[in-house]
Amino acid sequence: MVNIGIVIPAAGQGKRMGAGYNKQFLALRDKPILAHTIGLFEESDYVSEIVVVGAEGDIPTIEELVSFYDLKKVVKICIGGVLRQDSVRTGVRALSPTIQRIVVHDGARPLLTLPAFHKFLKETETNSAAIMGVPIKDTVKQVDSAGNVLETLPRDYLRAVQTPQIFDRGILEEAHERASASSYYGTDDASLLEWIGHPVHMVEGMQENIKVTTPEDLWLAERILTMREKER
Ligand SMILES: Nc1ccn([C@@H]2O[C@H](COP(=O)(O)OP(=O)(O)OP(=O)(O)O)[C@@H](O)[C@H]2O)c(=O)n1
Ligand SMILES: C[C@](O)(CO)[C@H](O)COP(=O)(O)O
Repeated sequence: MVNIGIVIPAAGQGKRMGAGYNKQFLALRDKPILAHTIGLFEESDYVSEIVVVGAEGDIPTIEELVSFYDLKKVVKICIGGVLRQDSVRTGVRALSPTIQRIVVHDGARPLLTLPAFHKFLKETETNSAAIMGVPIKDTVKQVDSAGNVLETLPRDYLRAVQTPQIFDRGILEEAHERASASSYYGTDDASLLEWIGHPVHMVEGMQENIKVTTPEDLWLAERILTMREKER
């Protein structure tokens, strides 16, 4: 299970955070969100290299962050695209040819833990494509464009999807290249495999593995770290 390559898409604008700059440079406790995210994979013995994808104007800041926190497994920092999918595609292409197993993880998900990541790797060892998801806590309804409720979806088989998502390199590359050629866009990488008809396995994720998207998420992330400190 060694020799895993990590792609970290971090080229978003963080519009919903409203910070006026890339939210991944905001401090979460002692260091920037992105330093937490990369640092987790840096510590894993299963990971041999990390590619970080950033917006063009953010590249110098990401370089500084990598150097300041001494993140030695970061082999490349690439310029991302307009959508997350474009950024991931660029990152996948940048991995060394020796990497045959790829994990994609959002730069904006800094609360994944090493035990949870290693459990995920173990549980998905035999799957060519696998993702993490958590049961939905609320009732979910489908509405039309006027806001009228069409139906209530059966919750038992719904999952809120997270990253990390893990793939054999060949199938991830094929899905990304075919989606790009057809201008097909999905909000995660697994959806591209679903689109080409490749099976994707789902395992239980962790509720704490939130994506820092809006200011309340940063508040929550701080409290989750406090809770973890108290539990130690
Ligand atoms: N063109 C893009 C868009 C998003 N991302 C990354 O994909 C992850 C998930 O995206 P999201 O949380 O939606 O971030 P933003 O796109 O920055 O958020 P917003 O939609 O509020 O601008 C983030 O780590 C983000 O930096 C990326 O690499 N390239
Ligand atoms: C990939 C993802 O984290 C799965 O939940 C998510 O879809 C990415 O965020 P976005 O807001 O859809 O870009």
